[in-house]
Amino acid sequence: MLKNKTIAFLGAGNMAEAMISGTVQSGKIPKDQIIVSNRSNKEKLQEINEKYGVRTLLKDELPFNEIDILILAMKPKDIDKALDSINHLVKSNTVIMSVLAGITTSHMEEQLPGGQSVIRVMPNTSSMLKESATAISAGRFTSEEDMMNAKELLSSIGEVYVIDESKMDIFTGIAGSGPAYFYYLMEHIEKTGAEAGLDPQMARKIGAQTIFGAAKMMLEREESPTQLRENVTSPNGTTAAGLDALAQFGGGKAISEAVKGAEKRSKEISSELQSRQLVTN
Ligand SMILES: NC(=O)C1=CN([C@@H]2O[C@H](COP(=O)(O)OP(=O)(O)OC[C@H]3O[C@@H](n4cnc5c(N)ncnc54)[C@H](O)[C@@H]3O)[C@@H](O)[C@H]2O)C=CC1
Ligand SMILES: O=C(O)[C@@H]1CCC=N1
Repeated sequence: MLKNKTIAFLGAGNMAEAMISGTVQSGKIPKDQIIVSNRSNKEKLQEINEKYGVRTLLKDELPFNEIDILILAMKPKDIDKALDSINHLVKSNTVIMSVLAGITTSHMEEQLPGGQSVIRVMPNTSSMLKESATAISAGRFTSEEDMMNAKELLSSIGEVYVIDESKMDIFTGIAGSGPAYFYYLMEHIEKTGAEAGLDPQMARKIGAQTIFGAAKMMLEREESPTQLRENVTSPNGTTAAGLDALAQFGGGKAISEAVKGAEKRSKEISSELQSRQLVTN
């Protein structure tokens, strides 16, 4: 279904690049049907063109008549300016997919010509290696076919979950921001290992393999995380000592609060945008 579609990215930053990398590796869409654009940074576009072989253009050069799916990938604070600059140019049957945290489909629909199909998407940067956990929510004017195409496109960068938009903020707190929590954990594991005399590169690999193995167990085994944790924990053993320290320093609470903090910020972004107070960078 996607074979003849032209996909364009508006915004060529970290998230767009991760999605482009995964999509190109999947081979689902010919490279010359992927267009990447930004406002003025030609060097960045050239770098993307050389790395991935996709078409690159400045935003003002985009061939809007050819675009079937337009992926918005700028920062949330830039959404209104971006929509204002394209709302008279997009074809009525172009599907708008937005990866912006906290920006609702209704906010975008209000600024686009009546009836435009808008899909809210929350990927993460593991798209780069086709390992994203991505959620999609349909807007008011999105058809079944639009959702099928979105699912097919995004399955090229990982797993896709169709969720109600009311769950997008918590999904963002878990999966959109989530890689950062694990990188933070890894920074500490690597540092602690190195301080104890391990080669930092080796500490990095050991930490990564341990997280990877635990993630694979969670995906492939039936046991609950509690059971899996208990299987590691011998009475009065090393794990019990480690878990005691985690509890003593508020590890579990810190993790819950991280997810809730990101969820809350996603909600705030929506309301700040409505009241024109959004000033993130
Ligand atoms: N970085 C991440 O892990 C994730 C990011 N997101 C969302 O992706 C979006 C982009 O984030 P990053 O890539 O990290 O930011 P970034 O700052 O790396 O990239 C933003 C890009 O948008 C461009 N841009 C700004 N206004 C524009 C306009 N009017 N037209 C065309 N291009 C424009 C900028 O030049 C830049 O290339 C954000 O809205 C964020 O919420 C979503 C999931 C994960
Ligand atoms: O930090 C952010 O706002 C973006 C959205 C999810 C991950 N990065």
